[in-house]
Amino acid sequence: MNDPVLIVADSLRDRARAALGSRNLILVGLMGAGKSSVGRIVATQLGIPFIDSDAEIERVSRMSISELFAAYGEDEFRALEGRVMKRLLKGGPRLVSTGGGAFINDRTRKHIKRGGVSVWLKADLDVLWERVNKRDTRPLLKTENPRQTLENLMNARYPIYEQADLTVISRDVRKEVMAEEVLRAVIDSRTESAA
Ligand SMILES: Nc1ncnc2c1ncn2[C@@H]1O[C@H](COP(=O)(O)OP(=O)(O)OP(=O)(O)O)[C@@H](O)[C@H]1O
Ligand SMILES: O=C(O)C1=C[C@@H](O)[C@@H](O)[C@H](O)C1
Ligand SMILES: [Mg+2]
Repeated sequence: MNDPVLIVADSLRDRARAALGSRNLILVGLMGAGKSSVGRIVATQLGIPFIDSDAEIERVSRMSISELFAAYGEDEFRALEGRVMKRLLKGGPRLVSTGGGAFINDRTRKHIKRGGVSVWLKADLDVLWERVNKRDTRPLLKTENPRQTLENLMNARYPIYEQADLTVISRDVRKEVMAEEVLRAVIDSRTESAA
């Protein structure tokens, strides 16, 4: 109870929650950046609902992301992703962790920009590769040289992720530390815009 670390964490949470108000908090970034795992922690800390857009797409379609890509192709997947995102961002506050390509699609990006505060979890190639190479659930990385594909995606997408409202560097520290940095970024953005 009297642990100073916990007292600081409480005040951080309260300040971030106040700074967010009724807006949604939306995490964007490449596969493996930590949107889903860090997002879940941030939502718990803020006491707001957590939604992962990939999981929501799988729930409504009753298909896995890989199955959707295989059956309908990427364009149809993006159209569905856009519709799901629009619906998720009506009302708030919610923490929405997006799929890696959501913010890249013009229409979906508009929904996100209108729908709340966007945070780019920015990671370097080694960090991302270390995390994504353990599972083969990501259809875009089913190529001959997935590490190169990931690098190509970084080059193409980083200028677009840059349009997010806030950027937090995702690196090899505990997920709780990353979550704390997201909270601090939300607080700082409010302080800056009020100044
Ligand atoms: N800070 C961290 N330290 C260690 N491992 C992490 C960290 N953040 C995420 N991970 C791990 O990296 C993997 C990918 O993380 P996560 O699924 O959260 O990424 P994502 O951004 O949601 O990716 P996608 O776009 O594919 O959904 C998971 O196994 C997760 O446990
Ligand atoms: O980066 C991407 O384009 C993707 C990332 C995943 O979250 C899924 O949304 C899907 O595999 C596409
Ligand atoms: Mg995810």
